[in-house]
Amino acid sequence: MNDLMIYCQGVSKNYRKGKTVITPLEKLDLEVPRGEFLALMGPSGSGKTTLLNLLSGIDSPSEGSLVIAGVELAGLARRDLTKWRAKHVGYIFQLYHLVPVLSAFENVELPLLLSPMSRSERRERVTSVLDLVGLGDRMHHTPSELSGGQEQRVAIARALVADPPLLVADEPTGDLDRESASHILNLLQQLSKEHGKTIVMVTHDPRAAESASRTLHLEKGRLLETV
Ligand SMILES: Nc1ncnc2c1ncn2[C@@H]1O[C@H](COP(=O)(O)OP(=O)(O)OP(=O)(O)O)[C@@H](O)[C@H]1O
Repeated sequence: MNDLMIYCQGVSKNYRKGKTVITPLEKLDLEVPRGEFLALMGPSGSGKTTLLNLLSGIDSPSEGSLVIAGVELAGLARRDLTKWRAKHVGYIFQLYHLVPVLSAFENVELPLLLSPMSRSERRERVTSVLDLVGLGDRMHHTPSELSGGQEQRVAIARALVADPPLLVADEPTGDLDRESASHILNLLQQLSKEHGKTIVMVTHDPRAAESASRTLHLEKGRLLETV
């Protein structure tokens, strides 16, 4: 089990809306080895974002066992889950979610501001992840001075800066042209192959899924076999 980043057994998620119960995920089993780049596809409403939220500790399963990086998340209190998340997971959004008035450097620095780290160590970390995503020469630009692809690279640097072993990405290329998308996908591949990051990426684009090492399909809250 040590070589597994994600071990998910019988995981269900229910939401109650008045008398109705919605079950976006039902009895899901999933194993993801460390360093795998997994693509998750499926129609709208099939539970993809719900699954990413569970894997990243934003939400908790209603049932089942969810072990990530050796930690059982199902029983953790919300406060512990938040602490766990800060160390273990980087979240990449379709629309980047950068703070518009901050520079690329300051956006990437944000997750480190609460950690007990010296200013110089912080500066070194931020600079090195911005170099890694190829934006070493743009770190003083604000998001409006960057292209969409560059904004997404800043967002990836922000997700990486605390050095989490797991990256989850919700349609990271959904708002990009083909060339910028291909740069982002190459970068994600590099992060899994060369830096050992485990990546779970939701995508609607079969071309994007081809960059991953495995693709799974969600259908009404259930996982279908590997393609
Ligand atoms: N907080 C919530 N409360 C109630 N229902 C929810 C909640 N979050 C998600 N759902 C429901 O769960 C189902 C799955 O939603 P989810 O966002 O996971 O789908 P998705 O596959 O990511 O869809 P899309 O591709 O459109 O983003 C939907 O029917 C949605 O309405």
